[in-house]
Amino acid sequence: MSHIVVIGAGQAGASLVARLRKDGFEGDITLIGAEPHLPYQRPPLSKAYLLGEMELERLFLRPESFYTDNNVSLRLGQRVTGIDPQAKTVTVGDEVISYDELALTTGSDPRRLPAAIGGDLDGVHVVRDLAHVDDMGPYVAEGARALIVGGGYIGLEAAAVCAKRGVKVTLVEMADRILQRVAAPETSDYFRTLHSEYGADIREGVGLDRLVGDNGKVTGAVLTDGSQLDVDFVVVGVGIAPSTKLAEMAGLELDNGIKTDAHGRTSDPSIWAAGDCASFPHAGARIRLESVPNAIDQSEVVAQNMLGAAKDYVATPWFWSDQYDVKLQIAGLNTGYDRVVTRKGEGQTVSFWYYKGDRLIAVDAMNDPRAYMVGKRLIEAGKTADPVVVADPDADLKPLLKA
Ligand SMILES: Cc1cc2nc3c(=O)[nH]c(=O)nc-3n(C[C@H](O)[C@H](O)[C@H](O)COP(=O)(O)OP(=O)(O)OC[C@H]3O[C@@H](n4cnc5c(N)ncnc54)[C@H](O)[C@@H]3O)c2cc1C
Repeated sequence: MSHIVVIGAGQAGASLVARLRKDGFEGDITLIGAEPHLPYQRPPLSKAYLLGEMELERLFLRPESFYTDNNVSLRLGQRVTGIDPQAKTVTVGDEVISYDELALTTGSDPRRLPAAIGGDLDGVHVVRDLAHVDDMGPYVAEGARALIVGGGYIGLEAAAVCAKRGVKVTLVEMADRILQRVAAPETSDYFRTLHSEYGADIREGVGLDRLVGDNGKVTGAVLTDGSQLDVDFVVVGVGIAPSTKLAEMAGLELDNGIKTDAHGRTSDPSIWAAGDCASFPHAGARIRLESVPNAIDQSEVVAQNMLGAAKDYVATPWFWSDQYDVKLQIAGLNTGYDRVVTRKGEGQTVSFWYYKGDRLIAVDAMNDPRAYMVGKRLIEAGKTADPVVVADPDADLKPLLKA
């Protein structure tokens, strides 16, 4: 194997090339990214960076010297427009680059509002890339009025930053409750209360009907319940779609993302995929995860498999979100839970433990790193936790690990 090409210079792509070199790969590596920046971490984009509390340089995953020192040819600001799996080439502008093995780490694209309802007006923002947040930054000013569309993590984190900066925030969520797709009602209740305490107006069961503009700039919104708002800017947090266009054009199999086997190999034996764009087998089903831990762990397994390891990727999902002074940490996936046990600590500290039958499957911990850590280790070890111990705030959780 002499030349590995990686398309997508984000979290997964950067981790993949680093792992290839760490494991001794001595051939050529080309990492191609459409954005002009060094590979960077996205989580701060809706947190410290948007708040203005983080320097640009601190977003970068590694300094430029890392790529030079490791002999990685980094091609930034260049978009791959085609893959020819038969010829084993990719096209960048007028150039055709040959590969022996190819990895797709193309991430995902934010869903946007249709132009027909004002989605193309100035002042309407999505939060995915550094450029999006740099565009939005000047709008986040004291006294401005923001409409946030979508009560998932991105919308809620943006709402928290805006409220903290003195923006008057209205957030609409079309579903019955915020975080409906990812969390139990207990967690939704917790965050609804938190946001309300900071003055954000959270409206659930209400969607956006249309935006209103003046001279190409957004000035207002009409909601599905008929109410009208004056707004200075809009943040759209209505989810993402895996970036599968290249894979689809190349004839690779798709299934809610680029379909891979447990090793991360796509339907073409020389093409691999990892990160937000890849769907993979997990516990008898097929899932796709949108998180930093997944992007890192999966791409590292793919790197090892590109070098012949034949290792299954076994995901142990975890995630975090920061809103105001609360850190939410999530271990496991709560899909199919039938019982939630609450463990209440001091002040804002609380954790929700999700069970399926007797089995512990997930934990949502708010400002409670110990509950998160114990829950994560139990889930990883396939152990459960006695609900009586969990519910008792005075009971030490650590002995559960030895049970
Ligand atoms: C605002 C925000 C906050 C987040 N917060 C958290 C959090 O708190 N915790 C957490 O775990 N996760 C969080 N996430 C999710 C996490 O950042 C993603 O899951 C992770 O970045 C996925 O990594 P990836 O490499 O798959 O994709 P990305 O990091 O998106 O990288 C993909 C790259 O591929 C490039 N690309 C795509 N197509 C092409 C092409 N044809 N040619 C060249 N380049 C191409 C894209 O431009 C992009 O730079 C957050 C995401 C966002 C946007």
